[in-house]
Amino acid sequence: MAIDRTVLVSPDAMGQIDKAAADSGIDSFGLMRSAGAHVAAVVLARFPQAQRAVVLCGPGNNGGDGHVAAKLLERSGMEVQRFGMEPKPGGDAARARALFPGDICPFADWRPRAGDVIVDALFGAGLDRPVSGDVEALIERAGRAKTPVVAVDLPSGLSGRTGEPTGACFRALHTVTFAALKPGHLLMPGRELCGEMHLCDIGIPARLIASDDTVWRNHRGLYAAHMPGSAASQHKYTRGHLVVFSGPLISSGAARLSAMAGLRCGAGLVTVAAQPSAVMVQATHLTAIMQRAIRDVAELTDWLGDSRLSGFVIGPGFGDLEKARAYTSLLAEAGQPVVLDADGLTAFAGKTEELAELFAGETRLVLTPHEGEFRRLFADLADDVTLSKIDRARAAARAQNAVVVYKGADSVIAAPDGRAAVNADAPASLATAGSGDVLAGIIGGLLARGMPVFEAACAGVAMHGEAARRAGRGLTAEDLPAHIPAL
Ligand SMILES: NC(=O)C1=CN([C@@H]2O[C@H](COP(=O)(O)OP(=O)(O)OC[C@H]3O[C@@H](n4cnc5c(N)ncnc54)[C@H](O)[C@@H]3O)[C@@H](O)[C@H]2O)[C@H](O)CC1
Ligand SMILES: [K+]
Repeated sequence: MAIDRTVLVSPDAMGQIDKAAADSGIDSFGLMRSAGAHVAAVVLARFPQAQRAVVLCGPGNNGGDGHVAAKLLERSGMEVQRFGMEPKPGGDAARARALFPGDICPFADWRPRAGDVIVDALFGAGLDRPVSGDVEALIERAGRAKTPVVAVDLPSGLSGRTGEPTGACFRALHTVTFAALKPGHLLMPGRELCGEMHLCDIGIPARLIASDDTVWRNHRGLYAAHMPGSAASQHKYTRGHLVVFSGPLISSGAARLSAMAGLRCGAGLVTVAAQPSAVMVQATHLTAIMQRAIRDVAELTDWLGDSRLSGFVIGPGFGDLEKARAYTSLLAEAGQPVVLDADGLTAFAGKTEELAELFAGETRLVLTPHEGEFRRLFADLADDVTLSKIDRARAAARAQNAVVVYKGADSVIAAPDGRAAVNADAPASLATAGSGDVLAGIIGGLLARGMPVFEAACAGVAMHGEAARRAGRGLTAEDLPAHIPAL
């Protein structure tokens, strides 16, 4: 069976998987030999001109993989020199070391030469503190000499759980990992420090890899079965009616971006609910999208009696925070899904408990904070350096009974029940003004069509990235809706 590229396994869980593999009779030394062989193969394939392999070996099994790779590289005719320390006695790493006797030099002895390639087998899953001063000095020397680095499992210094360096950290051109990706391979800045990823099957059976705590890479399998059908026979009301709230005249464009994105997602009807000052400007811009003037709470209450309204986006360019809170409580009562973005999020800074109470019961709220908004709402989580971005998004989702889309180059989508996905392939061009408004509209459109909340958020984030890829370089947020892929 092919290796599953969509599961993310934490280093701790990987340790348990290794143990389960050993308990089921799989030879752990065989796994190490296979790991080392994959590392050697990547070095030979990617650096055919290299003259010397500088293999850095740590005290644990990561170092063991390094000894295996060192032996195979030497056998291939390459000059090999090892630096680092002897392995802890008694384990697989000591066994690997014994198969390839010879010197292991102190780090300080390495003099960079043209034609060197570093095999970084110092620390992998077992990293539990900042690297020592001599390793830090070596990392600096390698950086200055621009020596290419192939990392074994993880660049040493990088936490596989959080994607954050614990101190000094290698920057690899290639990272060779085994059995499953770890969160640190996709979360930033880890993803950049890993370079090109090579995920290798070393013989751990797939049945051992899934766990209750699985985090996924965002991919079609998470949502495809829930995408709304688009059969031509559908009456427009079964395709939903999305409402996007517009802010005042000056910031009315944000709502248009959301509304257009919602319409492109296939929502049957989209209405911009505009404050009176914005009605004229919206009227001159909107064609397929309808408009309704909503002056205040009373007018909104009236309108919400229409049970065909099936999803709401509030926040983009909205402005008035007090009004945003008041409207959001009415939307909560209406019982339909709501996307809270931008000013809608800021409106609940310091009032997250109030928000959680409004949306108790079945989950129907999506929060789409970027870094700054997340901090504004959840300062304690944002400041807790022991937590990964996944942990933070999950904790916020649980506390708010909402699906949280914690945006960034590594957007994390988390549900209150613990499901979580990391979206790792959105192009950098998405970091542009108004892009978040489009995302809120896409998710709103999918929700209005009846898609379940977590699945709509995962699909929305993926479609947003795909739209940006199709739009190509130099995109502006206005370009995105036209590229939203057909359902
Ligand atoms: N299924 C697999 O994925 C397999 C992975 N393999 C490799 O094994 C390592 C994990 O090995 P482990 O021994 O658990 O941990 P490490 O080698 O990463 O390091 C543990 C070792 O290092 C000490 N230590 C931790 N941090 C520091 C530090 N900053 N400074 C100094 N010392 C530190 C710690 O105390 C331990 O003594 C995995 O990454 C793969 O490469 C198997 O080979 C095959 C199966
Ligand atoms: K490493």
